[in-house]
Amino acid sequence: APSLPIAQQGEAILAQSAAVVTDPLHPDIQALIRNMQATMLAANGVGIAAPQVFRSLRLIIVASRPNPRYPDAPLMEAVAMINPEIIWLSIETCLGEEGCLSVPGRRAQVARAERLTVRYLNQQGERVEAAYSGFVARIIQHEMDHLNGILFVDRVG
Ligand SMILES: O=C(CSC(=O)[C@H](Cc1ccccc1)CC(F)(F)F)c1ccccc1
Ligand SMILES: [Zn+2]
Repeated sequence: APSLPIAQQGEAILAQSAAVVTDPLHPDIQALIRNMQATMLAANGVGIAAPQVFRSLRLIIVASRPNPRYPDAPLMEAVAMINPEIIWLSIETCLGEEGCLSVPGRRAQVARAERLTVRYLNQQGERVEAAYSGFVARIIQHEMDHLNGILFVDRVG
């Protein structure tokens, strides 16, 4: 799958709210998931949201792996989340370093909920509800922000 161009900070699409995916099994959506995955891997990211590849759709990929800033981050299979909704957020928050493929060269400490439950459709169009904590929960909150036109730098005081 080809690597797609990544929208950079300042592109209008990154400040918009993305649209719900109406047909998760449509070949275009299945191809977009593959291309987003290839783009994220080529850019050495741990997540990516459809608006970042110029598609204003509620679709994210989450793919935590150990890295210098989070050496104990879980190594997980990339998971595609279609129309994700965070249905519970812990009150407890924690600070952690974030970066963004759309804001190269910037890193910042961002406060995020420690734990969350997310409801989404998987790549097979099945409903899933799953609980996450730590770095993976951080990535999910970061990617959900992209679907709502928010960049991590908007959250830095
Ligand atoms: O792998 C990265 C590169 S930035 C990245 O993967 C973003 C995801 C992300 C990284 C770190 C915390 C939360 C989300 C991808 C984006 F921009 F498409 F969302 C990384 C950066 C800082 C800390 C740990 C890892
Ligand atoms: Zn980002």
